[in-house]
Order: sequence, then C-alpha cells, then structure tokens
Amino acid sequence: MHTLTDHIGLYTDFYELTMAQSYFFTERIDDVATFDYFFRSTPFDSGYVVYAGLEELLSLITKFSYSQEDIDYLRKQGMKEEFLNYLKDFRFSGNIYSVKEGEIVFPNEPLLTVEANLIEAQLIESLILNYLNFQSLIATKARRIRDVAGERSFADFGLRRAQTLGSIHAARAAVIGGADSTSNTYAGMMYDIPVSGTQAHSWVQSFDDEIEAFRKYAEINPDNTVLLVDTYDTLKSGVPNAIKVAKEMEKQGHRLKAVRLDSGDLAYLSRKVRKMLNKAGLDYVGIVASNQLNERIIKSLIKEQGAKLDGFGVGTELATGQEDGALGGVYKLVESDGKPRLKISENVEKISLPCNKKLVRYFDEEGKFYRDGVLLRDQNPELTIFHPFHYHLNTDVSKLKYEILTEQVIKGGEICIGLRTLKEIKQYSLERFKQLSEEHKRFISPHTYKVGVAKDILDIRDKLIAEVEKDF
Ligand SMILES: Nc1ncnc2c1ncn2[C@@H]1O[C@H](COP(=O)(O)OP(=O)(O)OP(=O)(O)O)[C@@H](O)[C@H]1O
Ligand SMILES: O=P(O)(O)OC[C@H]1O[C@H](OP(=O)(O)OP(=O)(O)O)[C@H](O)[C@@H]1O
Ligand SMILES: O=C(O)c1cccnc1
Repeated sequence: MHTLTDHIGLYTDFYELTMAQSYFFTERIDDVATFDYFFRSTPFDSGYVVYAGLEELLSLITKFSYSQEDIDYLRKQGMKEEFLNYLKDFRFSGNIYSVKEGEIVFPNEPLLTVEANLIEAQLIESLILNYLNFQSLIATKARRIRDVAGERSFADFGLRRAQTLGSIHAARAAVIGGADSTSNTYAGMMYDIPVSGTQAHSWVQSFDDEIEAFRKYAEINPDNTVLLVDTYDTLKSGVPNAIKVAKEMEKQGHRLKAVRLDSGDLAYLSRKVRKMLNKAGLDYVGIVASNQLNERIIKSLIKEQGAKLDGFGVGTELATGQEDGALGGVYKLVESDGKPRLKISENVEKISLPCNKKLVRYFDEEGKFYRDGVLLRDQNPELTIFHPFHYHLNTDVSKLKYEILTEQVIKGGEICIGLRTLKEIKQYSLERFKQLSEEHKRFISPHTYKVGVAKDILDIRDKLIAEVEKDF
C-alpha cells in the first residue's frame, strides 16, 4: 500500500498544482509571497482554540516532493513537461513562522505565516489547512472535556467512529488537549500515547454466565481488569457479579480496577454502584462511564448531578469534533512582490489583514492573558493596539509584559526549532490554559478574548480598500 509520505507532494488540491504550473509559465517562480493561516470563529461556541497539528505538519513540509510515479501521474492529468521537470527537484525552501503547538489561540490571529516563492507557498496550502484545522478542532474538544473532567481519567475511544484514518490524528490531538490515553493501539505506538482498554459486551455475551465472563477476564488480566456491568442488568446482576469477582481477586492478592457503565442514567447508576461497592469494602474500585459522552454531559453529570464517576471514555463526539465537524481555518495571501495584499469581502469582518505580521501576547499583573496584538513582523510591541474595525476602541499595552508568540520554525526549508515530544506539547498546552481567565472557558457565551491590531496595519488595509473602491 502507498503511504502518505511516499506521495506527499500530491496531498494537495489539484488547483494548487494548476496555479503552480501557471506561475511557472508566467515566469513568476521567484516572486516571494507571504500567506497567513488563521480562523475566523471558534468551534463549539468555545472561548478559545487549542492550536494543534503543527509539529507533524512541519515534518511533512520538509518531505514535500514528487517521485517519478507522482510525475507520471501528473503527466496523465495533462500537466506540461517543463513544469513536471521543475517538480522533479521540488523542495520547500522558504521560511515559516508559527505559534507554538498547544498554544491557546483566538479568531483572526495569524497563527502560521509562510514566506516562500508563490509556487512553494501555494503547493503546501492544502496540507497546512488539512493538518491544522483538524487537529486544532479535536484538541479544543479534548481540552473542553478535560476542563470539566478535572483529575478523572479521560480516554479516547474514537477509532470506531472517526473518519477512517482521521482517528490517528484525532488521538494525537486529543492528548494535546488533555486526554490520558487512547484505545487506538496504532496511534499509541506512533505517538507514544498510553493505550487503555476495558472489555466489550461481546466478551460478556460470549459466556453462558456473566460471572463466568468476569471471572475469566480477571484471571487472565489480573492487573488491568475493568468489568463492563451493563450487559444484562447493572444493579441486579452486573455489579453484584463484579463485587463477587473483586472479592475473589482480593484472595489472590489482586485488585479490581474499575467497573464500566455504558448505558442508562449514568448519574443515578454511578451513585448506586458507588454505594454498593463501598458497602462491600471495595472503595478502591473505580467507576468509569461511556456512551455518547461530551463535555456538556460530563459537566452536568459531575457538577449538577453528583455522579460518582472516576473516569470517562469518549469516542464519537471527540474524534469527529461534534457538534462542529471542522474548524474553518483559512490560508490567505497577505503580501506578494513586496506589496501588501488584501482579500476584499462584502462582509467587512472577512476582509483580511495585509502585510507580513507577528502575534504578540500581553499579560495582566497576575500573569493571565490580557490581550493579543497583531503587529508588523519587525514592529516594537510597546504600542497601542486597536479594535480591527472600531478604532475608538483601543488599548495602550506599551507598559505590559509581553511574549512574541510567533517564532521561526522553518528557515530556508529546514526545521529550525527543537521538536518536542507529545507529552511536552501536552504539558505546555496545559500550562497555557491555566493562564486563560475563567470567563473565556465557560460553555455558555464565553467572554470574547480581545485581539487588537497595530494601527500601521489598519492604515495599510484602509488604504488598499480605498484603492480597490476607487476602481469600482
Ligand atoms: N444522568 C445523565 N445526564 C445527562 N445525560 C446522560 C445521563 N445519563 C446518560 N446520559 C446520556 O444520555 C444519552 C443516553 O442515550 P440513550 O437514550 O441511547 O440511552 P442508553 O441508556 O444508552 O440506551 P441503550 O441501551 O440503547 O444504549 C447518552 O448520550 C448518555 O451519555
Ligand atoms: O459512545 P462513544 O462516545 O462513541 O464511545 C465509544 C462507544 O463504543 C463502544 O460501544 P459499542 O456499542 O460500539 O461496542 P460495545 O459492545 O463494546 O459496547 C463503547 O461501549 C462506547 O459506548
Ligand atoms: O476499552 C474500551 O472500553 C472501549 C474502547 C473503544 C470503544 N469502546 C470501548
């Protein structure tokens, strides 16, 4: 079977190739362009997004090339010989700047900027959007789940419901957002994620008696037994049988790890089950839940209904990013041929910010995120930032502590940062999340985090808009 990396140059929308060919024949190979990746609104009505997918993306960009087989295929699609010749030696040789993977980010921020010749910058567009949009979506979902799950265990169960191989990237992103483990063994090996698993109804059903199923499983997996107690009747059969087996395990010097609830009223059942386990002297046995869970249900279970749950397995809603399914991040040309460029839209909020820019974060006295500023690449961050459309709303941030969030990650086609382990990215993301004020984390109408823009950029934008309007 073909692997993606063997044909990574083809992992692009065909129009990128036809545009690249056209740039080639109009002799614009050396035109330098700058593109920004950003999104305009958050998924899930969230107050923030967890930026994910970057480090995998960078590795793929450095491998972006065309094999002979790829060239032959493109020839069959009608691409011209001289351009195919050019693609033979194609490598991305430009610069990329980005916010760190795991960062907490907001709408309309230039998160990743590509500086390269037009052909190179264009050919990697689809790959950038494909990696950053999906993983940021899932990492955000996971962070929302982790935020309400607190210290309880949280496992990704998404493999069976994900968009096929998307499950692998979903597992990675889920960890960045705070998941502890995945049921996806392949992703576990690929990314060094702890793998975890309980048992399915089929195991229990395959025995004549539920207790026999529990006993056998415990015998074979004495150090890692989680019994699924809802196959027949949770309170009358599943839990009493689990208690019997737990007692038998104690005699052998082992401990039942947990029971899993997968149907019914999870709050009611968990409280009942907790009492039954405790009464039997099994306070140490945990109760985990699954069944179409999401952050809102988990929040209600824990915070409103007093559910006695120690962990969650989340599949469908996590790996498919429900209710939203996609983060609508875009990749827009902001400068080319040394000139700032603009994408005009009927909807003023959709007019892009021109110029080669950077993202700066300002902090309040408690070290919490206060404002983000979009500045020119070389601009001094000690200034006043403005609302992108209502200039009377502005903030003097010149005296505040700040961090420049965008760093160079690829220089002349080579990765120029030390790539981190997934654990390190996860830890970084958690630390950053702690610096986000609570009002941005709530599920209902989260407070909008303010992102200001340097006046110089707005002036250039307004001048470009006036020039375009003059022509109509
Ligand atoms: N106490 C609760 N509060 C809020 N949501 C809950 C609670 N208990 C369970 N849920 C959620 O309600 C939904 C229950 O789905 P459903 O109606 O399919 O019931 P079920 O018990 O799973 O039935 P089935 O036996 O067909 O699986 C799931 O999404 C589950 O996570
Ligand atoms: O509900 P999700 O969040 O998508 O989590 C994954 C679901 O997959 C399993 O059910 P399934 O019925 O597929 O198999 P089972 O026989 O193991 O319960 C598991 O029991 C969860 O309910
Ligand atoms: O380990 C589990 O319990 C599990 C894994 C995947 C899907 N559902 C359940």
